[in-house]
Amino acid sequence: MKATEVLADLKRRFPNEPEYIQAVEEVITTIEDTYNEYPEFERYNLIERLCIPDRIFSFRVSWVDDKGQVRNNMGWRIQHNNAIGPYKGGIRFHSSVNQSILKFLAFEQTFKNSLTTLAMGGAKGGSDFSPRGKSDMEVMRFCQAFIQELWRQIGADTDVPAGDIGVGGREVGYMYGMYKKMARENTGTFTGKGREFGGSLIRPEATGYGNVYFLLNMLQTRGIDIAGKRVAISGSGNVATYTAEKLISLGAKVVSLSDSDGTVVIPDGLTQEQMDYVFRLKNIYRGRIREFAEEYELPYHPGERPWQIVDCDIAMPSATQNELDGDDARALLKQGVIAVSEGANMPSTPDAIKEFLAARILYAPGKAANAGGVSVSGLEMAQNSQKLSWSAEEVDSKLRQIMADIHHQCELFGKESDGFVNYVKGANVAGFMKVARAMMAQGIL
Ligand SMILES: NC(=O)C1=CN([C@@H]2O[C@H](COP(=O)(O)OP(=O)(O)OC[C@H]3O[C@@H](n4cnc5c(N)ncnc54)[C@H](OP(=O)(O)O)[C@@H]3O)[C@@H](O)[C@H]2O)C=CC1
Ligand SMILES: O=C(O)CCC(=O)C(=O)O
Repeated sequence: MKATEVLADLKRRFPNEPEYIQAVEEVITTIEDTYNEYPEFERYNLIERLCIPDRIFSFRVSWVDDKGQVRNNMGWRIQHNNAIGPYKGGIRFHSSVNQSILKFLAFEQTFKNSLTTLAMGGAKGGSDFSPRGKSDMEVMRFCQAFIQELWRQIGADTDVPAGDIGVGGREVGYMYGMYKKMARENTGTFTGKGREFGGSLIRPEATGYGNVYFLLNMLQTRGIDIAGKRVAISGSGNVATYTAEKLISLGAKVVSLSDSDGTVVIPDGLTQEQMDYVFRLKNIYRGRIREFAEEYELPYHPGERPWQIVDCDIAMPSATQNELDGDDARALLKQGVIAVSEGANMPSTPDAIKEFLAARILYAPGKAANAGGVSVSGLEMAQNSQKLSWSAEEVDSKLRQIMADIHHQCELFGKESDGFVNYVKGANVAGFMKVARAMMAQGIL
């Protein structure tokens, strides 16, 4: 294959899907040489079958708000690839959601899930519905209406959704409840469920903790200690807060959090007491990070992202895609950042990635660094199918091992002749080879 030709063709066929094209470009330009070592891949036109999702469900979701008005949103589920296991990936509820964003996420998920060492294919779903400012009852009615449309397409061995932006324990609970009622079964069709009905310990923490474990593996290759390091985090949702919690426990200083309205800077580092406040603010009161800044009289920068306003050694973007651009990367490098480990999916733009790789810092792409979340989802599926529940220590130790395995795969496929590890290439090639071999073994489908 010629990556440029494949891309040109995809751009022609999907002209209004920039995020999807961006994700595909990053992967196929890094796997091109490896792919071309296997002429059978080309004979089976593997690349096109791997880039284009198996199928897309799109549907209207009609629901009634608290004023009795009928509201309509769009819903989607992208089943990208199930060569190595049931379709698996989160559901995103955010006003920005469209088919391009979900296609990029489902594509990324396929490679990420392949890296986890577990048997999971890739999928993603969501809606342009925003839970922000909605009452619990409105969120519940929306979730129920969403699942009434989707339930036939998902199942414990078919397609297993979970959370993502705007979808946490509350939303998963409402969706799972409606799924259970429609399908008349009580299986592991969702992950991230409540503890009382099949959820795994450590799943809420897993993406953030996993990212820190991956970071520790990277730092170890250069003999660097995390204690005392200043870490800039974006976002203040699930991934950001559990990343911060784990970092605090290791003696690092978390110097920023943010949301879509602005950034709070914490010059002396976030304390556990402040962290607990943020958890309550975000998960119970569903408030804004500005309120945290006000409560503790910390500098707040409306409309700004952390990268050009904080002084840090490590950056962990944990909010959303394309939230860190080339200028941000140059600013981070100028102040001597040593590592960037992505909690979000595709948070760095191609320009930013180029800068990080050229500077030869430790740079971990989301599909490797944030794979802990879906990994513990895989462990939740395993517990559900055995009708067992593992202890937090057991799940956490498996998570640590999986993150170490992913790091090892990145080194194996990404180490260059001078010893530098290109984690982008390593993750893409390792993820690709497993899916490719499974697809080849199963014939043209
Ligand atoms: N949850 C998981 O297990 C996993 C999540 N991820 C990825 O991590 C990222 C964060 O997800 P998660 O923490 O679960 O989601 P949450 O909804 O819990 O939190 C998202 C955070 O990011 C902020 N944010 C969202 N959109 C934007 C935007 N357009 N600009 C600026 N800030 C924004 C939100 O602010 P606001 O409240 O203002 O919207 C919020 O602080 C996403 O990229 C997701 O795909 C990756 C792997 C697993
Ligand atoms: O746990 C899951 O299934 C999905 C997590 C997720 O959405 C992601 O890895 O981006």
